[in-house]
Amino acid sequence: IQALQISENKIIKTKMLSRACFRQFSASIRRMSSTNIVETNIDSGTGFATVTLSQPPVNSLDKNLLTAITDRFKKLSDDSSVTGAILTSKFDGKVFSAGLNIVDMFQKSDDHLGEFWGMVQEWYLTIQGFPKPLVSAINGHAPTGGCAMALMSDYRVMVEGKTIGLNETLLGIVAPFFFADLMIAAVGRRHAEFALNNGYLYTSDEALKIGLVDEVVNLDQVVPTALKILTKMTKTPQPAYQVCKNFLRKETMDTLRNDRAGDIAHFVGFVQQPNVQKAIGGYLQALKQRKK
Ligand SMILES: CCCCCC/C=C\CC(=O)SCCNC(=O)CCNC(=O)[C@H](O)C(C)(C)COP(=O)(O)OP(=O)(O)OC[C@H]1O[C@@H](n2cnc3c(N)ncnc32)[C@H](O)[C@@H]1OP(=O)(O)O
Repeated sequence: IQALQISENKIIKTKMLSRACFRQFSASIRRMSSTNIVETNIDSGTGFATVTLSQPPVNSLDKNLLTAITDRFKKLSDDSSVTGAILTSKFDGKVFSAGLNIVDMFQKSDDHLGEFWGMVQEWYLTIQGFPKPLVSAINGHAPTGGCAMALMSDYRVMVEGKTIGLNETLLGIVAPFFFADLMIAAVGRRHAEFALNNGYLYTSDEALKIGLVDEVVNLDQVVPTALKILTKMTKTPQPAYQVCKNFLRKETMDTLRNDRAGDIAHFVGFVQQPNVQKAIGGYLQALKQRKK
């Protein structure tokens, strides 16, 4: 009986302690004024921002989500209290991001396509140019643009049993040069050529083997593992980190910056080809009918 009373007291004390810890913890979490499709919490103790993509059903990157993510990362860049960030998805265990919104590329005017691609460029330039340590907590599938977004971070922790890759060719389209360069930087030219030419979607374990992701863990461990590595990365002297990251990434970003209009014209011309439209339409239909 005495032993039971002691352990009961311990449980009560532990509960009181964990409530106090929770109060302390929640007091240190600042929620940024966010759109509800990109939730952002900042831990004022560590300065870590957690950016959670929350656009149902699959975080497909339409104009709204591209703009919201871009705006968010620009603010985090400028906020001196933010030391680093984690990028993840609300739909954990399901999808990180389904990539660019295919509907935005099907039967649209040149103006619509041009504006859409300008937003894709800005999204890439902003995340790829994010000067602070950024870790992707890939808690679900990450095809095409979802994979590209993960590749823009500095470290990738992926949940087991999902898929990731730049599989654009399967849709009858081709990844832009700045997506291809992200893949080459992560896995080298040989694997990148195979991956892109064949539109190969890797399982988490295959992705780990070629270096497309850095760690594969179970779902519960995705965010904690990302936080652990972010803690290590933010201990590197940050001026040096930023200068190094910028100089390693600058060349491809400059190529795009120097001819954004040409890149937009290339995208519009490519996507408007009748055979490409036919392929995109067929893919969209197959996607919709997959579950019927
Ligand atoms: C010079 C030329 C340059 C061209 C450059 C183009 C660059 C990048 C291209 C892209 O990023 S294209 C995006 C391609 N994305 C994909 O192929 C992924 C497709 N989606 C899936 O495989 C699956 O949805 C999923 C991500 C594995 C999730 O599967 P789940 O079973 O959970 O969900 P679904 O039922 O399949 O989907 C729900 C709902 O969302 C619609 N949807 C899915 N992905 C997209 C998308 N990328 N864009 C628009 N809509 C999408 C899907 O059709 C379902 O719709 P409903 O049937 O519910 O209406």
